[in-house]
Amino acid sequence: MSNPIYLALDVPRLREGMDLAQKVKGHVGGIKLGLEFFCAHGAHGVHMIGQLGLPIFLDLKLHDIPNTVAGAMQAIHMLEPSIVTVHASGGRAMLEDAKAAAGEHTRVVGVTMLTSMDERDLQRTGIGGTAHDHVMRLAELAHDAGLDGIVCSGHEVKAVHNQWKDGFFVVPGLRPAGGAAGDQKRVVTPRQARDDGASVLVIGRPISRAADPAQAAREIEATL
Ligand SMILES: O=C(O)c1cc(=O)[nH]c(=O)n1[C@@H]1O[C@H](COP(=O)(O)O)[C@@H](O)[C@H]1O
Repeated sequence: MSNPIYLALDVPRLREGMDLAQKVKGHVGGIKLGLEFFCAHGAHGVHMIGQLGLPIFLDLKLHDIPNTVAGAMQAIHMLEPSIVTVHASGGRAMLEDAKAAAGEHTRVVGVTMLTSMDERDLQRTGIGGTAHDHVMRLAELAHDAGLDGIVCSGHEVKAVHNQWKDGFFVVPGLRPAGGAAGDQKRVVTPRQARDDGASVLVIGRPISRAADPAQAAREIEATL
């Protein structure tokens, strides 16, 4: 079984990102490059990290009208990402067009409810009901639009997995037992998420801010 851990490389400097990725390379299955990295280093940065030989997860969380999102998906073809994110709440047409415009080997996954939000935050955006219901609704939309899977917290992954057996599930908001949650509000342990059906475990600060990132990644891997 391949290593499901993707390191979230949320660092401002390319050199620092390269060093970190190099250190943990043997203990993760891929590298996630998000908005912070992509805004700072663009395609050049993605190429540089790609040289390490690990799959690249381009977490751009695209959310716009269908034509614009499809254009963005086409523009990143040449980066050959293994996974790309779009916001599931962008609607069915946007999701369908995103998937149609993606490269053949790119999984397109829909972000449902950010792990940094709880139900109070959700209500303030005008959406009533529970986190569970909201995630299940968006998962169904993503499925019907032909996406490969979704991004959700470890609180919902089991229920989504039960409904969508062959879906691809990305779970962030992970903390080893006793780890500081920081800005994350819906957290579980990496092991819990794995047991509940996560395909990919996104882990950032518990590895990147550890005194010894390789050791931290190794320890997390050993719990799986
Ligand atoms: O799409 C994501 O990867 C994502 C979705 C979500 O709901 N929550 C979430 O934290 N993420 C990303 O997962 C990573 C989590 O980082 P840490 O909290 O440092 O482990 C960050 O890069 C976030 O951008």
